[in-house]
Amino acid sequence: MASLSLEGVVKAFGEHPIIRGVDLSIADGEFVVLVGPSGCGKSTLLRLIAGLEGVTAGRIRIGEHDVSAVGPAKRGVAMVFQSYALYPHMSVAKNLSFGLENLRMDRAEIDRRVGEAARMLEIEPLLQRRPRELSGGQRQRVAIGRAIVRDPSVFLFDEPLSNLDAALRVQTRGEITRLHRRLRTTMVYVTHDQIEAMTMADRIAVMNRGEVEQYGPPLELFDRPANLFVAGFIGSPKMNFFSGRLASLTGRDAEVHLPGFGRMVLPVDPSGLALGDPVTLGVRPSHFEIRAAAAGEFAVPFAVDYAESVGTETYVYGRVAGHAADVVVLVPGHRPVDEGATLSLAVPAERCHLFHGAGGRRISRTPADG
Ligand SMILES: Nc1ncnc2c1ncn2[C@@H]1O[C@H](COP(=O)(O)OP(=O)(O)OP(=O)(O)O)[C@@H](O)[C@H]1O
Repeated sequence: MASLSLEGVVKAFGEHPIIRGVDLSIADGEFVVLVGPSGCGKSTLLRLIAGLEGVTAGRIRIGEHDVSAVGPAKRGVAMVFQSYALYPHMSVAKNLSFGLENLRMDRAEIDRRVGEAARMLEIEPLLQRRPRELSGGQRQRVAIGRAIVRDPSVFLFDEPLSNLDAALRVQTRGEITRLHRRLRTTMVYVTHDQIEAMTMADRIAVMNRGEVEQYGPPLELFDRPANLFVAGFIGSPKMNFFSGRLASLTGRDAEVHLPGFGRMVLPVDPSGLALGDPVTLGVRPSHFEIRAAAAGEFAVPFAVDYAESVGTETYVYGRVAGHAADVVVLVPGHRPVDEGATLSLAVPAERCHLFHGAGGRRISRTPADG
């Protein structure tokens, strides 16, 4: 068990910086999820932590030790890959024990570790099989088992569930969470999957173009995204955005003009704001309601294109005049709507996120901002 810290980590391949100055501090026993669009550098960051790539600049510490120049075998980390990376010609038992035998570990200790990992992952009946005789889910357990037997101080997971079907993904997700509760080992987990990130993480790091845009607990990212990028990335379906202008500023209250919306005054952090600045309003699909506005709410006319019901909830797609992008509203239950009708959308002030239109930083203030 150990904490993990990245300080000013840079990685360039040739002339191209892929990781551009990442600082991350991960507490001992914490489960941190890295998310971000394809190509933003998640796997590269994981490989730097594992020691499979060397840093171009900066420092990586595990516990008290600077491991930036330490080889992968000596870092005390174990990595689980999407592709499982099992040895096809070896039995499951041998796949589990092979790494330890290479370390010349005592046989009794190897058997003890393999037995314990097999019990924990419920793969004891599979120990004599070859990988090709296993299902995808079973292979992934063996890959996780191979990491466990090494008793690492940090576990690294690179999209471990992406080759599994939906039901097995949910099951294995729960198993990894239970494993973390049981072992309390520091874990860093890369995924594309919003639900994995939101449900498994103690903290999520949202990456974009080799940098960390925001690092915090899942609900903090959801409720108070630091900028437009995080607001658009976290949450599914995506947050709706509307462009407008800052019309007036009275103390810490901003009046914004957005086509279609009536008079809108929102609490903001006024530092660095100027009248006429472009602003972007963000509203999550589930925070709009299809009805007239009540006191303390804002309303906007919404021209419905079509609706899709998935039984438990209905996605209603349409447009707000004066805004180019489609708007999506998520309502609970099965709710028939008239396609082609114009309805009223209501949103309470505290569900409105305001961002600067240039640069995208969050400017709205919530009670939690003080
Ligand atoms: N060995 C390498 N040499 C040159 N470029 C590389 C190398 N490894 C990765 N890259 C580049 O670094 C960038 C980040 O890749 P990386 O695999 O870390 O992204 P990612 O966020 O994990 O993406 P994905 O979600 O698609 O797996 C990509 O543009 C990739 O082409």
